[in-house]
Amino acid sequence: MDDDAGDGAASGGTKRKVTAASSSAAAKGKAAGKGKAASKASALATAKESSLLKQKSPAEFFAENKNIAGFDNPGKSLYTTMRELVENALDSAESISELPDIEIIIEEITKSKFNTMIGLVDRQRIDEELYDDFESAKAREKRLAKEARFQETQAKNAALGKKVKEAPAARGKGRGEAAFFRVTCKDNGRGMPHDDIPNMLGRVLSGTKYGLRQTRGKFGLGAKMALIWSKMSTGLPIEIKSSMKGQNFISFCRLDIDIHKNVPHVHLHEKRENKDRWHGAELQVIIEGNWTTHRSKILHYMRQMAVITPYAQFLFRFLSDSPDKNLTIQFARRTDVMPPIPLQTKHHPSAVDLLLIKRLISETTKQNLLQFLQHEFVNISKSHAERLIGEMGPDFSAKTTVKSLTSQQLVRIHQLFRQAKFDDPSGNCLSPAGEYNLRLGIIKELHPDLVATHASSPQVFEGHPFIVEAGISIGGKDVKHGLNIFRYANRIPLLFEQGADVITRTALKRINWSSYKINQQQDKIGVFVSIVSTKIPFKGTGKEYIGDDITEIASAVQSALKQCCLQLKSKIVKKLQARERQDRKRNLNRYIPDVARAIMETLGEIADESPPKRPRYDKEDEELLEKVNSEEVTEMTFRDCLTQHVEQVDYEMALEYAMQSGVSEEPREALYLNSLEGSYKFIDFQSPVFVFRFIP
Ligand SMILES: Nc1ncnc2c1ncn2[C@@H]1O[C@H](COP(=O)(O)OP(=O)(O)OP(=O)(O)O)[C@@H](O)[C@H]1O
Repeated sequence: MDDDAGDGAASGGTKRKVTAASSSAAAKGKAAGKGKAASKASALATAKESSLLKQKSPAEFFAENKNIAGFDNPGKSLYTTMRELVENALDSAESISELPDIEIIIEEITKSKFNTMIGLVDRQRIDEELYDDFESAKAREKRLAKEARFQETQAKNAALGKKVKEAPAARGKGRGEAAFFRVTCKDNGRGMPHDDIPNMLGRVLSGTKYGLRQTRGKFGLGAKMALIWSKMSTGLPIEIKSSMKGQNFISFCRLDIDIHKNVPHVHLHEKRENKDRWHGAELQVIIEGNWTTHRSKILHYMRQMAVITPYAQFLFRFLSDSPDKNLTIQFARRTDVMPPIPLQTKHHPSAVDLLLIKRLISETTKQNLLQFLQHEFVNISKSHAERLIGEMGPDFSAKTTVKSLTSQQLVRIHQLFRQAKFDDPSGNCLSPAGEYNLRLGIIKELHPDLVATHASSPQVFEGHPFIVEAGISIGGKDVKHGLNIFRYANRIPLLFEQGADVITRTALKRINWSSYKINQQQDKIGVFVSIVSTKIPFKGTGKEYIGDDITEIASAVQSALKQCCLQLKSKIVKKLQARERQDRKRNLNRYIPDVARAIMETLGEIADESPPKRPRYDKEDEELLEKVNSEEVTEMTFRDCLTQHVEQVDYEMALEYAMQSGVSEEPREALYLNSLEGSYKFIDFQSPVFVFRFIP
């Protein structure tokens, strides 16, 4: 046993090892087998799960992809929330032709205030090391030493007159404390029907602005995204007050959204007294945000909006617990002339696709093909429709019931629409800001030294009409040197993704500023371009820029800017010439005292000669010398005469220039008047240098 045991010990050691090895291998094998089986099972489960059909509600989709709608981070979300509410407010007031009066308040809510609001008791930190912003004593010591060294170097640099760098901001490694804001926007617009409020504001992709019309809003998403963001960041509902014109009650609604079902979840919906007969809407959301990073974007947005909407009055307030951060800015109304209300229009045949044709057929009240073509599209008259039907082939006739058309027949119609020639859509349905308003907005917000504006006539891309309005200003308040580009689409300021935009690219690359006597680096140049259309071809996900690839738009922007530059050039040339004249006059005047003294000295010497060295031929000379001797003519006399002469020459030159340039150099364009009939209640006198609006 022992031997065995001994042997066993010797060989048994190996044996044991072997056994152990083999058993461990077996165990491993088993484990591996189990592991394989487990991973196989989990792979199967994943495969099963990934083949499981799931659906997502639009609300869920946008909650997961909120950057698509401009809610990339808390700072941008604060900006976009404010922007969506302001644009809804403007759309609403303009839709009832009411001069917009809009109040925006962003109120900072401290964490403890926020906790109180939601009924959460404040808690002090106990275990500091748990937190992201924790700094050990050693790390703190190291940081302070580094900061002290930096300050020492900067002090030395300052003493040596070298450039002093700003201390780098202390950067926490974590996400930092969240900041909360109550955003309120109140308007004097149309308001919303009591029963529609929950669906308008609690169901993603619902709104009243669908259809072919120039509006700021389009998707039925903006306000709901603000609500989704508030739900994601604070969990708080949105509050709406609204009253329509003539309504004796105010609708009050507090709601949030059921993200999974994409339906409103109403907390309270009631009618309240409306003593003041107020009409409009007031929306309020509490969201996470970042004022520090997006303050300047928000203020820029407001200023740019004030430029393009001088008929609106905005009161912007930022409120917080620290009074030095508080802000109140009033953007005053400067005109009560509003652009006409944009009209709903019909589709242009060259701008429809198969799906749209099918939808139009399902919605039309017209019975036959002839009526359908004639009434559901622009620019197809009865005779034109008949010719088109003839071209479609023997399967089609004017009397063909439109709802009975087969898929193939629809493809045929679509193909013909793409190939046939149609007149361009007219652009009557558009509502540009108007040169008058654009100019007024630029002057009121920037106070420039020079300004020029131009509006293009309606043009077309892919069957959609568009109008480009442009303005260029030189000089002004709070304008930096170089190009300051203000971009607008359907009268909304575009602030992000500037680089690839058609307006930026045109201003930077396709305008030769120096040929218009404008210094692209030194001058303070404001470039304003506003594009309005029934379809703005935004690029990217955030509705923030218009691509540079639509030739029609690119060349319209270039030509509008060039027109402004031409107007400016003539003004700048005039200014330069006036300055040159002034310089010449100043230089001549500067020499007058010396010249007068020199003449006087020479004359004095000649008058003193007796007998004279040279014979005095002229009686006039004789008289002059006598006057010099009798001091009837003095140095002052010469000064006065010379000053008068310089004055006279300058006047003559100015007159000559005015006569010449008045005749030949001034850009000339016909003045034209709008008819007083129709929707125009005013007459515009248009000229390249001014627009004068006469309201009878
Ligand atoms: N201040 C308001 N006054 C009146 N109606 C409003 C107001 N705000 C929103 N609405 C109504 O609610 C609807 C939904 O607004 P929402 O901001 O979600 O989308 P939208 O403005 O239609 O489109 P977009 O997403 O492009 O901004 C609007 O179409 C409008 O009918």
